[in-house]
Amino acid sequence: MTTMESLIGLVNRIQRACTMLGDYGGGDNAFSSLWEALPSVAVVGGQSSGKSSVLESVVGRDFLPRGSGIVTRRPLVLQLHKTEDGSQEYAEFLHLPKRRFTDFSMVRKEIQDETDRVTGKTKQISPIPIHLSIYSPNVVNLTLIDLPGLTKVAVEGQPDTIVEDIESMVRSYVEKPNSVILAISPANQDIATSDAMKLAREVDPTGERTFGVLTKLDLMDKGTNALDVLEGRSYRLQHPWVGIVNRSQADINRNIDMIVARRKEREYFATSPDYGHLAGKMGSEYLAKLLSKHLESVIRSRIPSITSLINKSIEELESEMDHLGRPIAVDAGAQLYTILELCRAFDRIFKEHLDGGRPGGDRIYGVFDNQLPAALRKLPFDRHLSLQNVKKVVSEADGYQPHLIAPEQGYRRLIEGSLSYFRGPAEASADAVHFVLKELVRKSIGETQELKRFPTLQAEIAAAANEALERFRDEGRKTVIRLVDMEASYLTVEFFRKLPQEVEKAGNPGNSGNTASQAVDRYSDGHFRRIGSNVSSYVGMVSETLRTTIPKAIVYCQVREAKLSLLNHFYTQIGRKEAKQLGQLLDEDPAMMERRLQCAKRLELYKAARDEIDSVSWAR
Ligand SMILES: Nc1nc2c(ncn2[C@@H]2O[C@H](COP(=O)(O)OP(=O)(O)OP(=O)(O)O)[C@@H](O)[C@H]2O)c(=O)[nH]1
Repeated sequence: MTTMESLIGLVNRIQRACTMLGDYGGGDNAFSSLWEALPSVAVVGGQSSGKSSVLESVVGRDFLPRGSGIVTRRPLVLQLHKTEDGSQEYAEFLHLPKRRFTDFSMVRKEIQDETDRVTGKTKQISPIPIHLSIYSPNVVNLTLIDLPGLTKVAVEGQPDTIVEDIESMVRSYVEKPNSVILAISPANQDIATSDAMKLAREVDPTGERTFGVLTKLDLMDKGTNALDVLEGRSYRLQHPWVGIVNRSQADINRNIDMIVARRKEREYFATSPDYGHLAGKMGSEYLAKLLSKHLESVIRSRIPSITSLINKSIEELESEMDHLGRPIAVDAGAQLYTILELCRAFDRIFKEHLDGGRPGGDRIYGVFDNQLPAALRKLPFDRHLSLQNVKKVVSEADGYQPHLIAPEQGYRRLIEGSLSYFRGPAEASADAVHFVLKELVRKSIGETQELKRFPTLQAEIAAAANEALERFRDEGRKTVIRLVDMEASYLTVEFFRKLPQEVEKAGNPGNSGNTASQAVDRYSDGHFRRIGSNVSSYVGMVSETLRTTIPKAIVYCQVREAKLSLLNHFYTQIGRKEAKQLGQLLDEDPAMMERRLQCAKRLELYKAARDEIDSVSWAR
């Protein structure tokens, strides 16, 4: 069976958890509020209306701060838990979970100190509630929220806005539809001028949520009584009015015990000529029972809507958590694992770009198929092998004695000079491929969704990948230059052997008659033109070779390495890092981390609340 204890206790537990998460009435919160959905009793009254006295009387102990001016400056969520007869009374604060207060004067002091801790001594007010639980055989299960007394004027030392500040804070508590309003008015004042009734009427015009309490019945002028109010004639509410007689200031000064005061109050009503007929429905004890019963029924009726709010919120929070990504582990091993997973995710995408699953890798082939051949074609061999230059180079190579047969040195110089032109396109190809790879790294990082959360790691991976690409480029350049140098260091002798042997023929003494003219021919333009054209064919052959070997070298040194070991160096580095450094790599956007933390905590609260409600439902 669902008991009163279990229902009110359930709401108490959820309320405490809400406060820990910063979810309370008047709080500024981006999340949908569970607090708002929880029924509670808010105590409202003007200054000196007897609010504190009513609360203490309901509890049966003195424990509230006293003094002049505004004493209650933060909401006090007072959760009363009935314990077995004879058990010891004690109080506990949510902010001091390990401490049990059995001396209630210390409770009073802690309320004051805790108020000052948040508001300072400046008499400011704050909407952050103090949670106080009282465990006692003399209470009923009930949760009351004591709010600052409504006032009309600011006193010395208080900000001018205090009057409105208090009103708006009290209003934020009482205007939510799940709030039960305990409106306290003194009987020795015209009910029409009561601050509490004025506010209650505004937020609850039909009076269905308002319980009217009339204090100080004993202080009314002789010959007058409050029957018009108590019997609902002067101010109509859906619930019956309750009259109260608290301790007078003189009683307080004399330290009259609360339990004695309760008895005196009972006697007052029992013997009162005016209120005797209402005695069973008057007094603080009756009020406590009435409220407890009412609160329980309100909670019961709200359970379905609370459950659906909780379920809806859980769904929303879970989808937000999915969106934000799961929280990162704190131990080094798990962090390293996360980092490696993220690197792998990036590496996978990068490879897809190279291998063709994603666009961009084809641009590398573009370098080999277009840029390199075009650059080779544009090399200035025409100029280098012009008649004039051939003559010049050959003559210079000959020195003082012109060559007799073939200009061996001249050939070599012309060929070496030509081959050196290949260095440019070779290096340019390595660079071009490097830039394509770099661009693919940039793209891949952007496309790795998992990395978006971690700007620091993102930057580190990019830096490490680019650094590796630089190394591969150096290697690529060296290798292609080496290819060119290899061509220059050993020429293909077969090529020259296959050339028509005119020179030798020209020098053959058996070849009658032509010797002189042939000898002259050796220094003619035709001779040099032939040399130029031979060198040009040779260079053309080398060009063909390089056109196919340069891409091989570049792919081997740069593309293949990028595929195989782009992040190898980075992996070694992070393998040596400590937990703290790894944590820094996984340093998320702080706002995102905070949001996830809030979401996670809230999710925990909502799930715990759902479990609690489920367990109560099962017990039904
Ligand atoms: N005789 C008599 N005095 C009362 C009654 N209720 C309150 N008082 C006295 O009225 C004064 C104010 O009561 P409190 O309970 O402190 O009133 P409050 O609304 O909490 O006042 P603030 O916290 O100052 O706003 C105290 O001196 C009480 O002793 C009552 O029913 N009868």
